[in-house]
Amino acid sequence: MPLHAHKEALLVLEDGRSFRGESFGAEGETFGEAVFSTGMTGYQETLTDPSYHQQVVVMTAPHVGNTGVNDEDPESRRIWVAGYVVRDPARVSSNWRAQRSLDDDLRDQSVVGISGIDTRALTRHLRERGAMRVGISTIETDPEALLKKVLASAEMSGANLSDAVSTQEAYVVPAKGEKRFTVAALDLGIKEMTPERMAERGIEVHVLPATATLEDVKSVNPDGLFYSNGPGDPAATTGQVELLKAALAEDIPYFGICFGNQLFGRALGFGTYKLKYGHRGINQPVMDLTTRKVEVTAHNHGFAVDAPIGEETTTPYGIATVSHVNLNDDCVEGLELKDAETGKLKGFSVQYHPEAAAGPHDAAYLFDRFISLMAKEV
Ligand SMILES: NC(=O)CC[C@H](N)C(=O)O
Repeated sequence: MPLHAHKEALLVLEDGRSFRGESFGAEGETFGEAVFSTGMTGYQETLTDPSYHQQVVVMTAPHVGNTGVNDEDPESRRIWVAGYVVRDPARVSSNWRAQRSLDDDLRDQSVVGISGIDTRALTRHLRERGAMRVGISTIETDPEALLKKVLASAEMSGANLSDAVSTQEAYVVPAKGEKRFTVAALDLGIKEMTPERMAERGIEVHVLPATATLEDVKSVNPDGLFYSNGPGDPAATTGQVELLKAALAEDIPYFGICFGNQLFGRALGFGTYKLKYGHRGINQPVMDLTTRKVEVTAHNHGFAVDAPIGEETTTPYGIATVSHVNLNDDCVEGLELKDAETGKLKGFSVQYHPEAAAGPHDAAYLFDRFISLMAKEV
């Protein structure tokens, strides 16, 4: 599966820096927020993670596409990244599971990419100046002209994107083996491995559209409520924050991942803010402040919750604390809510990805904690 003959392509950042390379994947023009991922593996999972909607992903791993593409590893029904930037695409897919090449998959799904550029220089630029808008084009050869279009493109701050990626219809992922619990899972951009990790623990997962109401949630008679990861700015979301407040007021046990952590934070009265360049990769060190254990975790977030570390915050729903912290930058990576009188756990969330697709499995215990929460053991 050799690479197709490729045209020239141009990448221009919002601050005017430009890179010339070769077209990779589809030809055309695309815009989004430029972010970098440090994952050495898992490009299929990255490409199909709905949280990357409207983001152009720069891979810091220099060689991408080696194992081709298969139909088993996608985390959703399609590729969501707005554009893809790699240094050196594999010319041959070499893996027994490969069904087609990455280049072909990007073409088939009309995803515009660029290769052959100095991704290390681009990453250092984003790390120093922060995430910013970018354009990639195989049509426009003049950087000034492309820059004008970049400056006219949508910004990530203030973007409400969950509705665009969420399922329109509710569906059920059945429990594997004996059914123990029912969970209502709000799809804000859910990855397939998440209901899978619950199902394998005996949870029947009712995946609901992002627009679900409290009645929709209650109609499945859930033992717990789950909010998924998802794209966009958590500060631009109101409906799901109100829904979560209403569910907490009714004592429905809660677990949230990534966007679900940010919306939990907002429901508890905390603010959120945009990180300079975010965390995206599969080896971020996080400390569980209760056990002082450090776990190596998969991340994909550009925003974070602004909550005090080491302090208790009284909320209308109980006492909230920061449960997990990133050891690289002290960013809040998890929240916990306990009943003010009994001290019992009411809900918790993490900013990272215990479903580990791709990534290390250190944080899988969080799905077991959700089980314990629903079983009222904690
Ligand atoms: N993966 C996610 O859920 C990302 C959440 C949010 N869109 C962020 O970038 O921080």
